Amino acid sequence: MKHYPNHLDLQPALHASGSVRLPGSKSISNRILLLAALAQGSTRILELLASDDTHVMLMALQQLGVKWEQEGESRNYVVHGAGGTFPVHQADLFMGNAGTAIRPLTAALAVMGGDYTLHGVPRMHERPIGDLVEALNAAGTQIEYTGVEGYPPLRIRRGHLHAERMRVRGNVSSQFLTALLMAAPLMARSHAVTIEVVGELISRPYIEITLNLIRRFGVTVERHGWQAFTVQAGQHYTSPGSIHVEGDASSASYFLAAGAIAGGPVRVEGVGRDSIQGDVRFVEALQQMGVTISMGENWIEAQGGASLHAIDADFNHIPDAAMTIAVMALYADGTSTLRNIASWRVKETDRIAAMATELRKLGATVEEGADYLRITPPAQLQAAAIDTYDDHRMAMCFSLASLDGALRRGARVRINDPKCVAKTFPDYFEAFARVAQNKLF
Ligand SMILES: O=C(O)C1=C[C@@H](OP(=O)(O)O)[C@@H](O)[C@H](O)C1
Ligand SMILES: C=C(OP(=O)(O)O)C(=O)O
Repeated sequence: MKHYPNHLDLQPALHASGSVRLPGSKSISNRILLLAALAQGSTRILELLASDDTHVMLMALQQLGVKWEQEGESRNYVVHGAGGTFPVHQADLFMGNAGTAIRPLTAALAVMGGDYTLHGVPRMHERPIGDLVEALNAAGTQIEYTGVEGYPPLRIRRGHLHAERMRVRGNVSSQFLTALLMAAPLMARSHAVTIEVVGELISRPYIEITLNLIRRFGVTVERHGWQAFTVQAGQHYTSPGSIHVEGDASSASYFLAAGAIAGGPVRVEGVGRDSIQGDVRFVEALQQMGVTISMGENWIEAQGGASLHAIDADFNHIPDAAMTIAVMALYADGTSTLRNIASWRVKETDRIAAMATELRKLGATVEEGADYLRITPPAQLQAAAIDTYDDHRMAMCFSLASLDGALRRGARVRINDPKCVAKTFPDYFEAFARVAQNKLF
């Protein structure tokens, strides 16, 4: 969107159908950027996501002396790998609110050693990073908190790393383990490195994305269930030549939900049966709710039926796409319960609290627990101005409440501060308006 208004008014839409070409996956884009920067050789990246989160990663790499070019105006980039150590040893890096940038970069920079500071938007300074910092510092890196202990901003100095066994807690964010896994080959020059997970590991499918991409860059990680991961000595990242970024499966959820609520069929292109992203399992929840799903190698289509069934399920494996289910619950035939979603509280906002507050504005009855939400839809949705808390997913999933479902009509929905979608999907509202046949512009 070129000019962001302060708010967008979405009129109720009778029907949603059509097809959408998805932007690239945020999780894959930022991992590939860092791996390509660490690798030997140049990597051509096809269809990189263009958004705030990838922008902060690209800018940080540039400041660190990594050379990259964009191919014209396209989404294709070439990153010239620095081969294990970045050329610039002192930098002040702005990380916005991108968890996929600050966490892996912290580990990589701490292992390399140098004098770096990492900071972000105010919310980033409330998002935990202590488990990662503790794991690294126990291995001899030197990371200090310059604000509140356990949170960014961070200062990294030159430490004396000696890591053969590292331990990290997995129950706050899987990104801490991802960060250590990505940095492990930089530590494993002369000896193997084993990373152990302490306690429960959440958001597990994101670790599978990490392992998959590390392997594409030529490093093998031996895996002992979800408990421990070993990188043998002497491995280093090498460019795969060129690598393609799949469409974003979390972004797909909004369009598939639109097809599910308001008739469909709605097709998303760029992600499908062969996806490496856990969020494609969103379609399993849709199927439980009675939605008809078809899938090809590189596309998914959703078609809604007479009504949507309420759902009661554990959503720990798809924390981002599960927000879409919470809004779909407004259209279901009974009370839905989303369980095991405690990590929502430490993301772009406290998403459990924000979701409960905004669903209530539309007339839902919502019970909020430490790690769950229970949502009972109203007889009829009521018009509401939705606050988005600088959270792209709040803005995107609440657009769905403007759709007419089989059991209840959509409401007039005002989305406040719609520009927050720029974190992962700058053109979201144009794409939504096309599918929802909603005359936004
Ligand atoms: O590794 C990743 O790419 C991500 C992991 C998840 O975070 P947590 O592991 O903190 O749940 C997810 O919510 C985030 O959007 C992206
Ligand atoms: C939690 C999210 O982002 P981040 O990568 O910053 O953790 C998200 O995109 O929903």
